Amino acid sequence: MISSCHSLDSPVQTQMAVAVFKSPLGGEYHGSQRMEGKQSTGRRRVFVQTETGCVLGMELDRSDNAHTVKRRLQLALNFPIEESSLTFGDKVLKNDLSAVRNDSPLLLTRNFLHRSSSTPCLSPTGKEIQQRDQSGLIEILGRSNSFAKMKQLVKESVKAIKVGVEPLPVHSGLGGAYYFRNSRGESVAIVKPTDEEPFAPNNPKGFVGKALGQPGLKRSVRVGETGFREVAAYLLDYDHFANVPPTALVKITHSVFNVNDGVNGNKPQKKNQVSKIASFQQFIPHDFDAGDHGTSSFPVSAVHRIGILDIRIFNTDRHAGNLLVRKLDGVGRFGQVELIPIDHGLCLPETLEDPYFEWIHWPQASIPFSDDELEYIENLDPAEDCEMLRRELPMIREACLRVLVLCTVFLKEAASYGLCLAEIGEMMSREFRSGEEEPSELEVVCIEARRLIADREEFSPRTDSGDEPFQFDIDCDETGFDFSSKVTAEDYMTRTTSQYGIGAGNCRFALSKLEESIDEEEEESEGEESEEASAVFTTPERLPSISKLSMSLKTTTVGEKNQKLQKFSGSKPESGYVANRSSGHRSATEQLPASMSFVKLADLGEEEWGLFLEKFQELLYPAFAKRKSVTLGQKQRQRLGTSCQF
Ligand SMILES: Nc1ncnc2c1ncn2[C@@H]1O[C@H](COP(=O)(O)OP(=O)(O)OP(=O)(O)O)[C@@H](O)[C@H]1O
Repeated sequence: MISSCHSLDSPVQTQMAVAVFKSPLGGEYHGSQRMEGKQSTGRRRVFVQTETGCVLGMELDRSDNAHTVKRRLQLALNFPIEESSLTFGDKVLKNDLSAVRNDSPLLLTRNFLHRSSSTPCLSPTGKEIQQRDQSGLIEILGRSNSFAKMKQLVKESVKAIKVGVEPLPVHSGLGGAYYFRNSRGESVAIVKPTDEEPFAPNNPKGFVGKALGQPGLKRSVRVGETGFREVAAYLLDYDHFANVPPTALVKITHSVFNVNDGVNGNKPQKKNQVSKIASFQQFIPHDFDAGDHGTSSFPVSAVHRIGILDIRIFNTDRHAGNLLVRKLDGVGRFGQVELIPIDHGLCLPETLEDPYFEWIHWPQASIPFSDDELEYIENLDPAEDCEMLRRELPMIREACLRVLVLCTVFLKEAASYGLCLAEIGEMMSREFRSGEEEPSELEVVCIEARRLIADREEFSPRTDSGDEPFQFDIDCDETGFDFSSKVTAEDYMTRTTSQYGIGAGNCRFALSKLEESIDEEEEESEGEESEEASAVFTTPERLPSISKLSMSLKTTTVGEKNQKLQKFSGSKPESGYVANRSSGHRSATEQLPASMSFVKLADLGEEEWGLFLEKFQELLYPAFAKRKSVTLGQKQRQRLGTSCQF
């Protein structure tokens, strides 16, 4: 690697490298337009972020490769680049940077040295960097027309910063967040830097201990990757159906942001100007959140629309604090409210896990979808969604897109079958039985679909013959189960997973619990082209034990669970969990609730993925029938219970 540095180490080359990132990147916020003409010449502006959170904007041209980028970073930030990888979403970049689009955020991670709490957080050197990276105070990354509203907000914020209106830190929540204001001092946006997320190196609330790119608060969402998910949720919310506030990814520079100095996450004495990659979301004035009052005034359609979004994006964090409530004034609107869904950083996980839907037991969720809602669902096109997201958020991981596709297909099929929101949400949620977390009905279907494609050679003669119902094995290694027996899909779904003893601890599906580990740490070998840096799933032997926190969440009743989740996610600043934070810094290993994966999607090849989706759809019908019969049974029991009272 050192030998390949030689050319760059010569004085001439070094000067050139500095000159590139000194090249005029002026302008306040419309960077992407400025660069449009340059695309054809191979010139692009990118923002490189180190795993400790420092960000440097630079221009690339056709002759650049990963090494020249790293070298510039080393010169500007004095950042060690030995044994480091430059990544762009799923890709580890080598010689070919053609996949990198204008305005893209790249991540530089060190391979072996410190991907843990021992990593010192290198503070950016303030003014010096700003002189080199001459991009504007706030730059929107991406050029979607959907960001029109954001441009106005960015303009207002920049104007206010210039006249000395300081952003205000947000005290609630686990992550670092700041209200940016206009010149009149009114909040116009909430900004959440990616390196201040829970457990990220510069988290201001003591939740530190992970490098960017490592598994985060949810194992299937990496630290530093909640920002683009917030934007994805906004972009997917076509026609503003669910009311997600306009959100964009920005590169933003201000001294208000937090930088932890050194291993223990201490704060430096002096605040410097620092650049961050952050989500920038319109501030929506509101009266309270959904946890503060009863939910009976919430309009059915608002609950349905937010639920539809949550299902599509597999939201793992829809707790009451993430639904803002605004009272509607005006004649004849007394008591009416509007719901505003926020905080979508933990949607689109890289693998299925346990979602969290606060609305699941609200009566509104059991009311059938309206015709408008059904039409909206019918018009959803997961392939188009993926294309749009790849275009607008090129760093998005394919694993996230697979979850989006799967959930959208599931929603479409379920709605057309006649299931209501609550039923669909329940099918996606895991159960906790006898001390074990069990796969959701959705996951069970996925597990079986995977089995079918894995066994298709073996099974095809039987399945293709006549009208026999589809058959598959249940591969169970416990006594008390007839391994040789075949059950039909209908049979399978009719018996509950626990009846079969396929709880995670009892039975080992070929695709049972899998722990995700992140494997982006391959050593760079010059001369190779970019390669995939995808999540790797290990075998059940490396199963993570569920942390005490997660255990306690799982063993409580739904009501308790809601409260504990609220506490954990800090929607209430007065909650015990968050109030404790001043007592010291929490390391990620201490605090992180492990969650496990029962089925993987990301490892399937393109063809297998297509086949998998086919099988998945085939298996849905009996699963829906089973769910309907459960709901009907519950209703009958309820009626019986009521009549018995009289
Ligand atoms: N778009 C918005 N408009 C107005 N207020 C907002 C907006 N987004 C967030 N907030 C406020 O900021 C607080 C913190 O935001 P948010 O919940 O998104 O942060 P977080 O650190 O991800 O929190 P959590 O730990 O709950 O996941 C919210 O509780 C809410 O009061």
